[in-house]
Amino acid sequence: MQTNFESRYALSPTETKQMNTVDLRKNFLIPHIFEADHINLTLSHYDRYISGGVMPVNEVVQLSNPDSLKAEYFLERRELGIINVGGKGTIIADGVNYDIDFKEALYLGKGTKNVTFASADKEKPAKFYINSAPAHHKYPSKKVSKAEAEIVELGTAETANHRIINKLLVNSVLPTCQLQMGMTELKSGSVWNTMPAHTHDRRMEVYFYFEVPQGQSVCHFMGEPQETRHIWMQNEQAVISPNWSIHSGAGTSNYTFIWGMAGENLDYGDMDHCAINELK
Ligand SMILES: O=C(O)C(=O)C[C@H](O)C(=O)CO
Ligand SMILES: [Zn+2]
Repeated sequence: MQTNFESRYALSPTETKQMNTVDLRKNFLIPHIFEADHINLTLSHYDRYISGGVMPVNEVVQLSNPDSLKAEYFLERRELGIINVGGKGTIIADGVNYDIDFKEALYLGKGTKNVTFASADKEKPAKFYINSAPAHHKYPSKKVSKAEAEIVELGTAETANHRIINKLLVNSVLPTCQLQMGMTELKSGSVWNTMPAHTHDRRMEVYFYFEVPQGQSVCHFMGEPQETRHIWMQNEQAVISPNWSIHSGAGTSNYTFIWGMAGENLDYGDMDHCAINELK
């Protein structure tokens, strides 16, 4: 088992708008989330948010403790959100077993010392997408199924943005310090997420795209509303969205994505909306 850990600086809008395609991708795109029996983690200096993936195939994978956290164990001062986008798996957290199926979520509170990840079937491995934020209070660990999520239906087929937002790890479902995670599923024929776009200066966000059909892609938009840039995303890739940036995407087909965020408040609706006809 190996942990790959990468750290990304927090960049300003002024630096970002000078970037070419290669630099934008180097700073914001997280191209490799899942690797067999590895843990891949990217720490962003925006709110010290960590995103990554664990895909146990031949081994039970233990959540490691990267040196740069300077902690006794990973969750000493952090909370963790997990959503499984693969086959059935089991997470054991300080001796408690959680069976986590496709599109189910698990919250692990600060102070959880030992965490292991396993797949039920190595031919169809679990793919645990994970997000973590600094935490200053211990809240109970809890599994959240799709049936327990708060559901919001947004958009229309006519504007190609008809989608279901499944709020999984949010404060209307369970208490967390600052982490919020959920999953947005686009209806067939709809391709636009988060349109009208928004920013939220009080929270950064990371988008992880999956269920992008073979041969299709999602064009992710970022940047200040009047200075946007795009990053082409392939299936199972993530992208960091700074607090000052819009985060929206249009696919060449429908797809699903996981959003995760952290910052100053837990108010999902605290967004500054951007008028569609004023985007540049
Ligand atoms: O499709 C959408 O709209 C979203 O899923 C929006 C995200 O949940 C978000 O950006 C929350 O801040
Ligand atoms: Zn957002």
